[in-house]
Amino acid sequence: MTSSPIIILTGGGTAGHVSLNQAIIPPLKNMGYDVHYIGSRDGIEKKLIEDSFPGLPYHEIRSGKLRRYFSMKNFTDPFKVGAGVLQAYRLIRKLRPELIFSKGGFVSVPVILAGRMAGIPVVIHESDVTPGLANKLAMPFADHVFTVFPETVPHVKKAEATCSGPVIRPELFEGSKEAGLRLAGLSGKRPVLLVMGGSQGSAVLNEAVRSQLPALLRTMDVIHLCGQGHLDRTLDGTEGYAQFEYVTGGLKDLLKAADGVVSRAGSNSIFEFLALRLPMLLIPLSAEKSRGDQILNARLFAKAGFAEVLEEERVTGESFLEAVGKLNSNTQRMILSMEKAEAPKTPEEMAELILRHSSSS
Ligand SMILES: CC(=O)N[C@H]1[C@@H](OP(=O)(O)OP(=O)(O)OC[C@H]2O[C@@H](n3ccc(=O)[nH]c3=O)[C@H](O)[C@@H]2O)O[C@H](CO)[C@@H](O)[C@@H]1O
Repeated sequence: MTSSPIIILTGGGTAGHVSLNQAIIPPLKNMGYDVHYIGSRDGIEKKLIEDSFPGLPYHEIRSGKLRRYFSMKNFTDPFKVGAGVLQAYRLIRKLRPELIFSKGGFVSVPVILAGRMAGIPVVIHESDVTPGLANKLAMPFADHVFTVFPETVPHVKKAEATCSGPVIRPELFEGSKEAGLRLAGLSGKRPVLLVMGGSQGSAVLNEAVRSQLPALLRTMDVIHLCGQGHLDRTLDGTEGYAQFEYVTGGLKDLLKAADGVVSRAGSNSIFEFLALRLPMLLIPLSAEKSRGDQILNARLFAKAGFAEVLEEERVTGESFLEAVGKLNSNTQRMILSMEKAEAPKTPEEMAELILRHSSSS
């Protein structure tokens, strides 16, 4: 009996480092591949993969965070990375996959190093304009890097790179406005603003929305995705306002019910809004709290006419309301610009692109 060829997927830490993996699992399986996932024990990737693909082999490895700043953990985490490399190496030698595909995040670093040591082709996908630290460290060990933005290709050193563009989870195109309004308990008689702070929520967005809620609710309804542990129970029962920590299955319906979004500028979210033609006000994570990747993502979207941008440092109650007003008045112009954008690749097309690098091709 011949067994199916194996592909290993890895990536985690935030939802954005898992979403493309989720999208390509069904086409890979349809093409006859056995898909295995290597992730961490407590990362968001474990829940996302196990919930959406019950029974898919999920292998836990140890992983340490690699930081650009001082922390006592900087002394212990390299050992965890080392242990993760050994675990991943043993697994890879046992499974003999045709390819390892990484969506980034710290858990992917030991997998890529081990893959390289075992002589397995490695392909990486980078979502942001400038590569994240984990991908940056891993890129020299990759056979190929796919990017979402064409501007990223020159940032890729010591590996071949091409721009594939984004891939959107297909179910996001199947939303129902009625189901979204029902889920949020809204009437649908007023425009709906969706506020989304990335996969972990955003304190800045939460504060801005909640402090300006009475003003916002004068003209619109608000759906607020505030992140795990950030519900404000004192707002329960507020007419026209619905809050959720993190939504999985119902997200497509909430997106369909929305007329505009206020969001962080994580790459996956903004390309989802673009594909769904949702006008957006982006409040990117500041350069103080990150490497500034979201600022570059947001600037490119503003330049293309898809988004209004409000820098985090400039957020006050007044500037926030003013920016939401601008979003409302520029909705039609943004939709026109978005209609000219190139259609994203389907998961099937992306899976085929990735497989060109497998050991059997
Ligand atoms: C704080 C941080 O490090 N952010 C980074 C992280 O973003 P992060 O993963 O937070 O954000 P992204 O926008 O890339 O992805 C969020 C994903 O979560 C989904 N979602 C969100 C809320 C919800 O309730 N339900 C749900 O399913 C969205 O549809 C989207 O697919 O990775 C991105 C991609 O590398 C980077 O651009 C971001 O800078």
